[in-house]
Amino acid sequence: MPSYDRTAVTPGIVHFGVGGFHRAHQAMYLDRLMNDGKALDWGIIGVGVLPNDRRMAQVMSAQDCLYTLVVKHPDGQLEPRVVGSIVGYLFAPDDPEAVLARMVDPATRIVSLTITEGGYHVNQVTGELDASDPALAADLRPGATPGSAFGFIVEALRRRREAGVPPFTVMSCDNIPGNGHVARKMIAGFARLKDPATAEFLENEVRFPNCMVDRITPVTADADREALAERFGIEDGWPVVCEPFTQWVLEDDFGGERPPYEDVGVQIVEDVEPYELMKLRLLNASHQALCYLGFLDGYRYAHEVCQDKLYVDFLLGYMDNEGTPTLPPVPGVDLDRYKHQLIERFANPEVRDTLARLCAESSDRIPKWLLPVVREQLAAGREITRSVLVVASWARYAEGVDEQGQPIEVVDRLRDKLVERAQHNREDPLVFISDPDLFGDLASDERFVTPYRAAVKSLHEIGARATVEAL
Ligand SMILES: NC(=O)c1ccc[n+]([C@@H]2O[C@H](COP(=O)([O-])OP(=O)(O)OC[C@H]3O[C@@H](n4cnc5c(N)ncnc54)[C@H](O)[C@@H]3O)[C@@H](O)[C@H]2O)c1
Ligand SMILES: O=P(O)(O)OC[C@@H](O)[C@@H](O)[C@H](O)[C@H](O)CO
Repeated sequence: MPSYDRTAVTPGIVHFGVGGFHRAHQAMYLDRLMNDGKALDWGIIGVGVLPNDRRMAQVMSAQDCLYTLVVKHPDGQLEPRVVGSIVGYLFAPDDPEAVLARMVDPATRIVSLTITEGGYHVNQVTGELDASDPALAADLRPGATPGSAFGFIVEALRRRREAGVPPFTVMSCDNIPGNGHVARKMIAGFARLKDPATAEFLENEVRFPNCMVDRITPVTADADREALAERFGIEDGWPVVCEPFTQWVLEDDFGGERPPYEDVGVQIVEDVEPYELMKLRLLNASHQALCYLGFLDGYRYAHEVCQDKLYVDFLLGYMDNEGTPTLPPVPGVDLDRYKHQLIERFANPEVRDTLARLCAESSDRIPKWLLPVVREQLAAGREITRSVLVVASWARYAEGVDEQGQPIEVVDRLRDKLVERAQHNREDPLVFISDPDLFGDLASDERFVTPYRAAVKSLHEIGARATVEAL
C-alpha cells in the first residue's frame, strides 16, 4: 500500500491515455517518489477522451483511483503493489470543462501522453499532420468544445496564455522515434489550423521533452484479476500486470519544475536518440519480427515463440545483422547483453504477452520501427533479408486466414484496405506494398521487391516455419 497520506497529494500532472502502460510505468515511478516522501505535489489526474475509456473511469472512481500493479517474475512469483499516484480521473466526454479547468490550473505543470502511435495523426509520407481524422476535424470547427487530446491541449494553452499563466510541458511517453519532436510538430500543426496565436505561443514557449520508455505491459486478462483475488485477497476491477524490467530515459527539457525522477532510477540525459533507436529497432521491431511469423506457425504468446530456438536465432540474426548496424553508439550500453536480455524478457512465460497485441495496428508500427532499418540498410548496401521476411509475414497475416485455415482477426485502423490488398497476394504479390502512404517507394526498388516476392511465395508454399528454417 502507499506509505504516504494520499489526501496530502496535490495534482501536478494531467495524463491523457491511462491504459496499462502508463499505470505500469510513469505512475509507478511517481508512486516510488511519493513513498520516499517526495513529489507529493505531482499527483496525476488521468483523462480519457475515447468512448472505451468510460470503463476505466468507472473502475477508477469505484476504487479511489487506486489500482494494483503486479510484477510477474519468470519463476512464477507475483509481486503486487498498490499504486496511489493517480489521484483523479476525468472522462472527458462527460465534462470537458472539468478537464480544461484542471489543465488551466497553474499547478498543472506537465501534460503527459500515452495515446498510442496513431494518436499523433502523422501522415507517414509527408511527416506532417493528417487533420482528416474525424475527432480532429470536429475540434477544428469554430467554437467547438474539445474532444481530442490535441483539442484539449491547444484550448488549455490558449486559456493559459490569455490568463498570463505559463504553459505546461507536454511529455509524450509513446513508442515513437523523437516522440517529443513529433508531439510538438503535430500539436503545433493542429494549433496553426485552429488558432494561429496559440500556435505561436506553443512554438515559442512550450517544451516537449523526448524520452525512451520501456516495460512490457500486456493486456490484463481475467486470470490476472482472479489470481490477485485468490492469492492476495485483493479485489481490483482493473489491475495491471507487467514484467520486472523497466527503463525510462528522459531528456531534461522542461519549461518549469519537474519531479526528481532521477531519484528513482530514471536516466536523465541530454540526447535520448541513441537509446530510443536502440529500443525501437531492437525491441519493438523484434516484436514485429516474432509476432506474425509466430502466429502463422500456430503460437499465440510471445514467450512461446521465444522459447523456440528457430525463432530465437531468427531474431538474433535480425538484431545483429540488420537492426544493430543502423544504430549510433549507445552510451553505457553493452548491445550484445541488451539483445540477449531482450530474448530473456520476451521468453518470460509468466508475462503471457499475446501475439494478438503485438500484431495489432501494424500500419502504425512497421513504417515507424522496421522500414527505417530497411532504408538505412539499403542505402549502405547491407543485408535486409530478415526485415523483408517480416514485411512479407505481415502481408500474409493480413490475408485474415492462418496456416490452419482459421480466421485471423486483423486489428488495424486501415484494416479494410490492408485485408483487401492482402487477399491478392497470390496473383499480385506487390499489391500489398504498393501503398506509398505506408511503404514509400519500396515497391519500385528491385533490391526489396525480389526477396519480398520470394518470401511471400515461400510463406504460401511451405509456411512460416519452413521459410524461417530455409533462411
Ligand atoms: N504496453 C506496453 O508494453 C508499452 C510499453 C512501452 C510504451 N508503450 C506505449 O504506450 C502506448 C499505450 O499502450 P497501453 O499498453 O497503455 O495501451 P492501452 O490500450 O492499455 O491504453 C491506450 C490508451 O490510449 C488511449 N488512446 C488511444 N488512442 C487515442 C487517441 N487517438 N487519442 C487519445 N487517447 C487515445 C486509450 O483510450 C487508452 O486510454 C503504446 O501505444 C505505446 O506507445 C506501451
Ligand atoms: O505498444 P506499442 O503499440 O507501441 O507496441 C507493441 C509492443 O512492441 C510494445 O508495447 C512493447 O511491449 C513495449 O514497447 C515494451 O516497452
